[in-house]
Amino acid sequence: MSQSLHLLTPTTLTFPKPHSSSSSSFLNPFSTPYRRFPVTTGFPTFSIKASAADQKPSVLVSGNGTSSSAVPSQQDYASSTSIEVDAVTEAELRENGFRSTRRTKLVCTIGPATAGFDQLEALAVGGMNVARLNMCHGTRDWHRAVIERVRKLNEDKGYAVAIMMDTEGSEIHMGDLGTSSVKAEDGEIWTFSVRAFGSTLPERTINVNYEGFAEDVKVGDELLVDGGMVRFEVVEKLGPDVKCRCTDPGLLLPRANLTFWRDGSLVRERNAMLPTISSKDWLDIDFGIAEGVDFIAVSFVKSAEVINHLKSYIAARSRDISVVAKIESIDSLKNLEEIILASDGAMVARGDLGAQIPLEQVPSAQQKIVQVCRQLNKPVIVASQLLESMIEYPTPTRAEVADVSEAVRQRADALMLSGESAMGQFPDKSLAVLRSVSLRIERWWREEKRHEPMLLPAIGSSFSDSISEELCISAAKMANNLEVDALFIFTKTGHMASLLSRCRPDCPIFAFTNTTSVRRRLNLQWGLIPFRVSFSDDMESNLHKTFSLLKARNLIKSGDLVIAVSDILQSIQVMNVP
Ligand SMILES: Nc1ncnc2c1ncn2[C@@H]1O[C@H](COP(=O)(O)OP(=O)(O)OP(=O)(O)O)[C@@H](O)[C@H]1O
Ligand SMILES: CC(=O)C(=O)O
Ligand SMILES: [K+]
Ligand SMILES: [Mg+2]
Repeated sequence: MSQSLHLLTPTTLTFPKPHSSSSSSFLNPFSTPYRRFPVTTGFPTFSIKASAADQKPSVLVSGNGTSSSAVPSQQDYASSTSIEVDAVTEAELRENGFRSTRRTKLVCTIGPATAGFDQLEALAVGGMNVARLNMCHGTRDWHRAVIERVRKLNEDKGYAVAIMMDTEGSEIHMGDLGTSSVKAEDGEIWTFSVRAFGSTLPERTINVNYEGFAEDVKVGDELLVDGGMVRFEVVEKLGPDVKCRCTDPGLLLPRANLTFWRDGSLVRERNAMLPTISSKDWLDIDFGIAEGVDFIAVSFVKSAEVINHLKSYIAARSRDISVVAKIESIDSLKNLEEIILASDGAMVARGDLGAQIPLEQVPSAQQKIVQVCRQLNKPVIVASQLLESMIEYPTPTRAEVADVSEAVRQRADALMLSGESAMGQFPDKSLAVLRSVSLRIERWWREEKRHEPMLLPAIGSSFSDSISEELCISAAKMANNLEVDALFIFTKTGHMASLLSRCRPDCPIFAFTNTTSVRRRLNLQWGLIPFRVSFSDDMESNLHKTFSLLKARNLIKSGDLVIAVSDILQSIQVMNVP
């Protein structure tokens, strides 16, 4: 079977004539600013199609990380006369035009400060793309209620907020405190115990979830709460109780993570044998599957095996849920590439990561994870302490703004709020800071062309995959050189949309897909503006239809220059909106 890239209809390799004043020179479009092209009524003006007629586009599912066995329900498909885009993006497009739309996506952890309907709506209005539920906290009923509110907001008000469930994982952590927080002062003696206490804990006592804790620690070990937010030294062991002296005072939060260190390195004894997905996590995962969450983030991933296992578990239940690997342990760094390859995305979980490796190594680990994800075409979220001071104060520190800027400059797909939105005093202001810093830094590197091109390795395993990659790389390059207004991608599985996003083009990417679940999942990816619309295999009619639907809503106008890419035909077309 031979396959080749060729021009669909070589005779139509024509370009709209330049304005009459310059009609004597029929210019090479690749060196001509697009503004010199007049509005044309007929399109396509130029098209490339890969001749892979014997390969169905569905081949593209492989490597896309989405479950190919999921069968969307009938009502999941868009009706033939409507186009769905989320209300916030629509307003943004109308007010500011294409170019100024935000490319970096925003994830907010939902907690007591933001679980109410109005608070969730304020976050949706503020640009939240994904709501994260941390199963370390709250009951399943509590999380279900949040999911229902988000769904209702999406349905009633036209938002497209996706839901990410984050597993608790089975690392060592403290139990509930009976209050929202408690202060440990310098020199105080606290008891860390594996005993089961009733509903009230004795004073200065902390429950530890890991049974082997009292056996594994030694007198002289250093005990770090939340990666060093509070520190203790082990002074005495009394059966199930471990007495510790506070050496670095601070606030203890319920279910905070615990690590212990000996002679300057992390102790990983039997807890290293704890399963990544605990039995409680499996129940939470069943809950997430039943509720139809869009993403499941797996805490403390150590190898690709657990990701593969979870993905088959989800696929066997015919669900379309993306699995995000949280990189927050030494093992996950060791096995980084295989873990990311197996996953549908990754999170740089700097909170726990900073408790497992020296803090000064976290920035380089972040850069590496972001880079590997980009190369392997998986969305990446940078998380934890981006705006930590905003839990208490209405403005960020300069250092926090610099940290957020760096993540945007690295062109991570998404930024995440943790305590800032879950239990802080200024969730909306925190989100507004992420939004404005993202917009400013994105504009800065577009204007200054500060970004260095990244070599994107071939990742596809089939010839059809390679065609898709090459088409996207070419389309993104053409889009930058021609300074087009937008890239349009028609995609059933979302795969081609993510390949375009991987190229991080200067213009926004309008991603048209025909299922709600794909549309919601595209919310996590850099630069994608997901729309749901029904389409056929006839690209001309798809384009006509989307142009007229978008024009009717004032989202595009005649004359806008667009490059359209499709995974249905594996084609590229360049045209002015008629
Ligand atoms: N559902 C919830 N109910 C109550 N409090 C919550 C909830 N979710 C988060 N919080 C509070 O917000 C803080 C930050 O939340 P977050 O989920 O980011 O914790 P984390 O410790 O950074 O994450 P992880 O446990 O996954 O490492 C938590 O320590 C907790 O106090
Ligand atoms: C988000 C998370 O799990 C962490 O930073 O540890
Ligand atoms: K978690
Ligand atoms: Mg963590």
